[in-house]
Amino acid sequence: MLRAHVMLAPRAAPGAALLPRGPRPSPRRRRADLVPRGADGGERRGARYGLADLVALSVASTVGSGVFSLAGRVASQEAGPAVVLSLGIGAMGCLLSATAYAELASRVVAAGSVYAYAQATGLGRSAMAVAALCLIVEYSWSCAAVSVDWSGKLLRADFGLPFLQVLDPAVLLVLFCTGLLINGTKASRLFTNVSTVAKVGLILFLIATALMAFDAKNLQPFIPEEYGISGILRGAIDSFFGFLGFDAVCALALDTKDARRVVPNALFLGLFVSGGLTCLAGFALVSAVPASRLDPAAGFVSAFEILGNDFAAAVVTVGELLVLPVVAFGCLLPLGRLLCCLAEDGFLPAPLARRDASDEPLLATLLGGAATAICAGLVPFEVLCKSSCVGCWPSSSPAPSSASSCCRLAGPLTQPWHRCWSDSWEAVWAGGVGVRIKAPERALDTLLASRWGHSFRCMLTSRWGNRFCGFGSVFEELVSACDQR
Ligand SMILES: NC(=[NH2+])NCCC[C@H](N)C(=O)O
Repeated sequence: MLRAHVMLAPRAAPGAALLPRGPRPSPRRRRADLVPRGADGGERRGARYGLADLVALSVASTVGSGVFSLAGRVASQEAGPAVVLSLGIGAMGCLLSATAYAELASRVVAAGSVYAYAQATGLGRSAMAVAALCLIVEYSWSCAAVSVDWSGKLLRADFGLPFLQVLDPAVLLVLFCTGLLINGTKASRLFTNVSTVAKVGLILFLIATALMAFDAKNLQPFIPEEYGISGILRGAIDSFFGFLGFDAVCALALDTKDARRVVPNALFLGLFVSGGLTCLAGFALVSAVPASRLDPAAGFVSAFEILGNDFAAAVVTVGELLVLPVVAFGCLLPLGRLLCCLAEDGFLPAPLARRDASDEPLLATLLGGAATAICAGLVPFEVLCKSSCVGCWPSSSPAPSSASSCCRLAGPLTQPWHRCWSDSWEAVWAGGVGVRIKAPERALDTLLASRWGHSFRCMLTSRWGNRFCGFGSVFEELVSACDQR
């Protein structure tokens, strides 16, 4: 059966159909499918998700290593107590990108995130293909990276479970998440909501316990001389992974009631909660113990050990194991939907577009889960982490490009928060890319020999970078200027 997954509604001329310019719709997609399905956003399949579910999913898939690993590492190695500023800059970069996602989500009701936005706004088939490829790498490898990280923590905790000697816990976790997804919306929603409540509870506990040991002396000097401003910026780059995942809600647009209003709100609310919790946790951590004494690999656990609070250290150790799986789940959920969209458009074999009785993309989810489980079992953690960051670069660049193109095609900005910067929206989105661009670039340089890294960068920036990559360079200049001082 043919299924639409892109519906783009111009606000400037309500009711008028805006057809994409660039890409030719595949023969299996009817052109009529690209027009709005109705005044209230065109959602289908019973619209099972609401604002609270989407915010829970956003927090579930975003909050993780930022609190449990990165805050401690950045504080002890790169920024000292100014880790709060590093985390703030990382969060701000994602917030700026989120404004582009929100603008698109308010106009395009689609399941394929940036891939579908690039399609609906006519960026062209090659842009769509690269966006899809990068999203697949990002979702799949991030899921595998989180699972391998979780598996390491589980093995270190050594619960004496004999079957863990034979079966790789990382693979088991990916298979568990896949099983949940194919079980249907009810199970997935329950798992996400319960895990999110548990995760927020755990983080509030960490923050409160650490703040009880607050000592202003630990915050002096706030920016240690040996790290300086460049340390803060470096920390911002490294903490960027901690804020990824907020865009998972875009994949559920078709399953959401009143998606044009709810998805943009969920993007912002989710990012505010995740960013706020992560920055507050970073502050609580460095105010409780001197940053230089923190174990970069153990964050809060080492802080509580230094404070002699074994109970809190044990709560963090066990709590982390319970709340991290939902981060992996949050990566896998959009992956299945994206693969299904690609199959509907003829980029992947047609059977992958099939859905089960409850309208879940069963085969696509199974394929995504199986491929991710293999990666989790075979690819080393470092490579997974760095490659998943590489995947984000182009997927965050087409988002603002699509948003610009969307405004050019479909009239002025629609979101109230954009009015205050209506003359400079491109600069704002560009700023989002500028901050985000550095992490994957760094990863690229590590992964590839520098000459290849450079050519790859040039290729990417020549296609989409135009005005956006300028900000990346400004950020780069800033870091090296600080380095030289
Ligand atoms: N779509 C993604 N890249 N998801 C990965 C999210 C990782 C999450 N922010 C963490 O810190 O653990």
